[in-house]
Amino acid sequence: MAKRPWIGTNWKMNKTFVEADEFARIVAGSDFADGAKAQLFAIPSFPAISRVAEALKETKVLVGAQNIHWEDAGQFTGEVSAVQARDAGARLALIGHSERREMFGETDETVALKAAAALRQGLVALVCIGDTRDEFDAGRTAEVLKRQTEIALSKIDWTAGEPTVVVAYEPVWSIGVRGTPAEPGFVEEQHGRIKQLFGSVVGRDLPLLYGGSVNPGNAVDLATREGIDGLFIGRSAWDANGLLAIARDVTDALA
Ligand SMILES: O=C(CO)[C@H](O)COP(=O)(O)O
Repeated sequence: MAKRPWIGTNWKMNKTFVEADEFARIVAGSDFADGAKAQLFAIPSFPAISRVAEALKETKVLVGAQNIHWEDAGQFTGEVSAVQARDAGARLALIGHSERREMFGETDETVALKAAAALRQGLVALVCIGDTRDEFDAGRTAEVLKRQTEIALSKIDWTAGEPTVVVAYEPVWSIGVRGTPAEPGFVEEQHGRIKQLFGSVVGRDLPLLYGGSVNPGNAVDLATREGIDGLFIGRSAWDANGLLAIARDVTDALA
């Protein structure tokens, strides 16, 4: 049976409401809106979550929040809880993105707390892990991925319902305009390593996505590799038609 990949995009700090509405309108009218061929997801900035969720409410496309706090409420100025993200229409929470780790003090410990908070509110927890350029250059990739995976999954109650935890491997050195796209063979090797960790750490398989300079030129090769359950895309999918074109190429290749 053809694999039903996860394919989604993190908008980061981009898009006006007009641009957000246009993106949602195009995706809602696409042949991927019913979720049959792929699990699409889009992660807007906080202000646009409600309107994007409203525009996509008749679809199976998941709308996410780019971050959440680990508490459900409290004196945390500037923060947004999983409760509030869900009220806004989010059904997924992005946790531990490398930009939050690098610039906003995110740690393995806060990632673990936030993953538990997301699941407490019935959100999909999309947890990012990845090695930095220095860690890669020092040959520490395996060690870093093991530590990040073990800690990120350490506070999840796997007996509470059916927690949906999705992990994204995003080598930090492959991300963004200054990133070097990772070789698909290298990615496949790391995904095999991470999949083994899922077995040893939580005793179950979890969807494992790849992110980091995914583009129309490498998407099919990446998505058809062993252990890659989907793609997590930034720049190449900020345009809705870019996202849909990659989704079409990938699902055609997996059919
Ligand atoms: O957020 C991301 C989407 O996976 C990640 O930072 C990759 O961004 P991109 O290199 O612009 O695809």
